[in-house]
Amino acid sequence: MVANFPPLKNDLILRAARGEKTERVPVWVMRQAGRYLPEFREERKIHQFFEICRSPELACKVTLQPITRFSGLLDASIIFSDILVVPQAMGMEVIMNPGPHFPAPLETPDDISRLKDHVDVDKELGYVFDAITTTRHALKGEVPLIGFSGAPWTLFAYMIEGGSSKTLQKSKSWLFKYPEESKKLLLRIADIVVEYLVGQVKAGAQLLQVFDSNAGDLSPHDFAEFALPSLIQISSRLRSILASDCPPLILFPKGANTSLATVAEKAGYDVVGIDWCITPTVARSLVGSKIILQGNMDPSLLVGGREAIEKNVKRMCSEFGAGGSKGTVGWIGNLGHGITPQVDPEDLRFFLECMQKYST
Ligand SMILES: Cc1c2[nH]c(c1CCC(=O)O)Cc1[nH]c(c(CCC(=O)O)c1C)Cc1[nH]c(c(CCC(=O)O)c1C)Cc1[nH]c(c(C)c1CCC(=O)O)C2
Repeated sequence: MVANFPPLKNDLILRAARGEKTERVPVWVMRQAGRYLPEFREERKIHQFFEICRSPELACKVTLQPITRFSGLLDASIIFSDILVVPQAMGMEVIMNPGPHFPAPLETPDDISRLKDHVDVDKELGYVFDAITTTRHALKGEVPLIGFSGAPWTLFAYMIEGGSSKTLQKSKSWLFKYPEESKKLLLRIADIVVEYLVGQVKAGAQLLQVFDSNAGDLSPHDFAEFALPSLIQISSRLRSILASDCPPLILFPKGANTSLATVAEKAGYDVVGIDWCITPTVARSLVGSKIILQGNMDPSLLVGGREAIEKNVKRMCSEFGAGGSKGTVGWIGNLGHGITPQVDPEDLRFFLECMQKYST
């Protein structure tokens, strides 16, 4: 472990993730460092997207932008990077123009031979570890730093589709036509994700989130058969390798709302992120009392005016059982997916202020 980090001043999210009662609900926002911030767009005028990811100084600068702007209103930072740095480390080319694009996606299992036999994670992704260490110092203990990775199924889908896709026809056809090769590749990706996340913890990450953004595109049956084993491999190996140094593990299986009971019972994560297509009450009934939930306001509400924001924060706080004399157990506030570029940062500030007001 890297020692000598500044002492932590706000540990709300760590306590909430451990299931402890907190005086208010901790809040952070997926993609909180991004294009809705004018100061981020300024950096992007001068630097390419992956150039920012690969420079520890630039990644640190951009990670801190929302923390500085919304000082006292955000309870965690998330390292600026992208889930697609893992396919890059495996030997695939990825460009951002403006969405992700793979010039040579995997077309058939024969193409797996184009991937590196052995990925030297420290060499290929050491820049992320450096960015985490730099940022952990620069945060001066204001809030904890979250590290992250894409989940194997979501990365697999990008590597085969060659970019974002509405139907995931190509990646699903792999699952159905080549189930054994698909499972093998999913576990191979999981092996790299484990090493990558261990490296992030050693570099200073205080929580880890696994983004399975494409989880909801699988039927519950296919989720259990293809995505779940790789998610279990990640959580179980992290817990055995890191032992008492293992930080809270967050899984965001976006849209997999019909698989939530399975996720809670089997996947092995402390916190499960939910999107806005399920109510907190139903989610809680599916995951039971031990799992911490994270989410889940519709990101589009941030372009829906302040009246709608306030109304929905109130409703969300009451459904998650936050505020008043009850104190708050079992919830980390967030949106149900990443913030979009169209949002006015002052409307995000209003959301964060409402969260503090109604969850206290
Ligand atoms: C699927 C996925 C990706 N990347 C990510 C996911 C999982 C979460 C999700 O589902 O949103 C994860 C991600 N991407 C980014 C972060 C940074 C940390 C944060 O603030 O949350 C994180 C955690 C920065 C980013 N990643 C990207 C941007 C915008 C690109 C730019 O600056 O030009 C940012 C700030 C690009 C990106 N990267 C990806 C897509 C589909 C896109 C284009 C999206 C769009 O056009 O809005 C892949």
